[in-house]
Amino acid sequence: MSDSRTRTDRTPYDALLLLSFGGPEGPEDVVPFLENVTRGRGIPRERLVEVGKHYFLFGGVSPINEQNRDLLAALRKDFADHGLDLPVYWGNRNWAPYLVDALREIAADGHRRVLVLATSAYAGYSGCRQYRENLADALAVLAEEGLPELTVDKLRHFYNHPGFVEPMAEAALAALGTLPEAVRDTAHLAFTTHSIPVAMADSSGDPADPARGHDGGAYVAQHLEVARLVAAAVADATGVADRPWRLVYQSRSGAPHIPWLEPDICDHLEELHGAGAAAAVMVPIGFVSDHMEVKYDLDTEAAARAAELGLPAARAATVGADPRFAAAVRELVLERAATERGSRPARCALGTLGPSHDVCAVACCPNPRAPRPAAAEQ
Ligand SMILES: CC1=C(CCC(=O)O)c2cc3nc(cc4[nH]c(cc5[nH]c(cc1n2)c(C)c5CCC(=O)O)c(CCC(=O)O)c4C)C(CCC(=O)O)=C3C
Ligand SMILES: [Fe+2]
Repeated sequence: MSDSRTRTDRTPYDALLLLSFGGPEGPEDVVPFLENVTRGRGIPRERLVEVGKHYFLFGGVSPINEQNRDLLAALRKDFADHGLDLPVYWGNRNWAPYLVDALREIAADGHRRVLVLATSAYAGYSGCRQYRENLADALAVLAEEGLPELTVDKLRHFYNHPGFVEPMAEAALAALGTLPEAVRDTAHLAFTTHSIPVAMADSSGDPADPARGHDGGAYVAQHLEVARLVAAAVADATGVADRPWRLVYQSRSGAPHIPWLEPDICDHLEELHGAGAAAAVMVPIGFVSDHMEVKYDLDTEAAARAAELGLPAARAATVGADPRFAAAVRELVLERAATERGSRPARCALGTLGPSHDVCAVACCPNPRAPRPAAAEQ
């Protein structure tokens, strides 16, 4: 088989589904969206009222859907430019366009074997199994409706893929460049991600995964790996070898007596200021694109805290629809297709943890409440 053919052979897959979280697109969407997200989650009412305010501050519009439309366009363009003939669909877990409608459309278009790109780069219940549970639920709806059966596989976690890490490193450098020149070489890097319950972090990943063995499970290990990779790239580009950095958290919810990952970004900024730090760059490595967590928790709340403290601070852009990320998705699609055909393609990954598994084990990223059916597992 010729080289160019292998580089466009997506057999056995018929379609790619971009699967995301979803977000409201106007004030009237906010409350029903939050109800969708938090059904059965035991999130305190005060927290929901508070989070609703974040959305209303931005006219009830989350940036996430626009970002996904851009990513969809970037994927279609990249596939077309590289001769990869694979239709791309989009569906969300919590808001329109809904996952179940996307699967109905895929089935109606005659596709049967679907690869899924979830817009979540890391292991963990929220970023992995929850997407697969929602896939199982949606597939069950199709089955009830007597629609043709779809087989669904999920792409491996891409946190350590160069197409994800390199745009992040470049964004961190660009953010550093917006700081006053006098503090650029001494600015700290604050890598931020979504806080999750400590118990959920500890059980994240496959029990057989080397990353799971780390303190904090695969979720923390994978974020530390990305933080290290980005910090090293920034050191290379700036010639500042000993720039301090730390992995910190944001967007905590849940009851106060349940331990979640800490420190919070705002507490961290205070600590940096107290310790005499000159400046900080917040790098939202936990978010694939701009979400409300980025717009509110970082650009609004954390930025205000930094201003109060008089600490110069900047926020790095998210990867979003960067063409390198779109190209990485194409590589991941072709890699997985080749694997399914029985070959052993190169599996690109930076750092030391290695490429993530293709198929989740049954014990991977367990549901913290009760086991439920999940798609795309062994
Ligand atoms: C790890 C993680 C990611 C990253 C992986 C991924 O991307 O999936 C993520 C993404 C997102 N989370 C989002 C929104 C929300 N998450 C909530 C609640 C929670 N998130 C959690 C974790 C995560 N969340 C957890 C452990 C909870 C507690 C309840 C539960 O166990 O589920 C709540 C309830 C209110 C609150 O408490 O904040 C909301 C509104 C949006 C959309 C934003 C927008 O509209 O732009 C996105 C992309
Ligand atoms: Fe969340």
